[in-house]
Amino acid sequence: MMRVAIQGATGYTAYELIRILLRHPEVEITAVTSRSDRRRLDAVHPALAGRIDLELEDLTATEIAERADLCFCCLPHVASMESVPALLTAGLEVVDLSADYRLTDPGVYERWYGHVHTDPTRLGTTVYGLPELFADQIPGQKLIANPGCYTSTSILALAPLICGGYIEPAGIIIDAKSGVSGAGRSAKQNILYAECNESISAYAVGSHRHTPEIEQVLTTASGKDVDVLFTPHLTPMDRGILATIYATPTKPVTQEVLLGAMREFYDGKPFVRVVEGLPRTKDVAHTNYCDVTVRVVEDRVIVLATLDNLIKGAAGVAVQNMNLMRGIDETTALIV
Ligand SMILES: NC(=O)C1=CN([C@@H]2O[C@H](COP(=O)(O)OP(=O)(O)OC[C@H]3O[C@@H](n4cnc5c(N)ncnc54)[C@H](OP(=O)(O)O)[C@@H]3O)[C@@H](O)[C@H]2O)C=CC1
Ligand SMILES: CC(=O)N[C@@H](CCC(=O)OP(=O)(O)O)C(=O)O
Repeated sequence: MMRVAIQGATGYTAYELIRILLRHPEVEITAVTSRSDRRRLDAVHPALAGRIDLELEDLTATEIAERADLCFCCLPHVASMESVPALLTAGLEVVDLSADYRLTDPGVYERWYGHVHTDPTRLGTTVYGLPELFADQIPGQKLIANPGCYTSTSILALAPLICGGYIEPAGIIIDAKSGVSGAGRSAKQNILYAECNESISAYAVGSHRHTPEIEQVLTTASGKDVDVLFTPHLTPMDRGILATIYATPTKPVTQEVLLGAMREFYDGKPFVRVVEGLPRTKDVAHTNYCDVTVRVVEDRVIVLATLDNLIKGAAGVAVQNMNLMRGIDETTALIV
């Protein structure tokens, strides 16, 4: 059995991770951490009652390494880069769910996150854990940068068409909508019920930090200089992301050709479903699937994709990454 610890276990992604890991046949959860909460885990996440017998602790990296082989780091960015180096030094394998190791350039990180990166030598060498693009680089890695939720949705939608040369890599417009759990569990005014219920609004227009992540990963995957305009929206749902993406075809093309290109690209990739109908968040909720499709409308290509921000956008892909790191079938514990 692989012994697994979870840092930031009081949060949303940690809760989803625990639910998935409890059905993983090769994993035992041995430690769950919180900075200040000392309750039983099932007091913080009542749905876990009767399923796990652990208390929250504030553990050093060395203490975690005495109990676990691998640690999922479910902390906010900045907190994560303060923790990950010590976890690695203590000998743990790490899947980091934050954004701290996703970008390759410390200057880009500083510009978009407003913080100097304190572990810059790991940027550019850490594998970006989007298995549909980089599965061959994940086995045996000690640290994986788990992708962002909007980012995964957008990249999985666009990669087949950009890599295949069907759409222009520049001037792509991504209109994306997220459920409120995407903002995490800590209190913030914009996610109070009375602020966001029965309302939909854009935020971080022109400045959302997933913009450079989407551009970087698609540029790496395609070898083309990808440039996107990305606008996120907060929607009154618990969970789910829908991205509607507008692009210009490189030459006249039909929907059938594009659907065929997507199917070929995702052949053998168990968690991306190229669908005929229009994707709905409801159809992927609580699953590790990302549903994608495409339409040709007049002289534009419209790509649509959806996933569950907490599962394929965070905890599900984190387990997919752990499976691949360890040579376990990537679908283990993830088909529900
Ligand atoms: N929510 C989502 O849909 C997605 C989230 N992510 C990323 O995953 C990570 C976890 O997200 P999520 O679970 O939603 O976040 P939450 O806010 O729900 O939980 C994060 C946990 O980290 C701990 N924490 C908070 N601040 C600090 C700090 N400064 N130092 C140390 N620990 C801290 C808290 O636990 P305590 O106070 O008990 O110590 C908190 O419960 C984030 O980096 C997020 O950006 C990625 C993709 C999707
Ligand atoms: C609705 C909502 O607030 N969503 C979050 C999603 C970010 C996220 O979780 O991704 P990272 O891991 O890159 O931080 C946001 O826009 O900041």
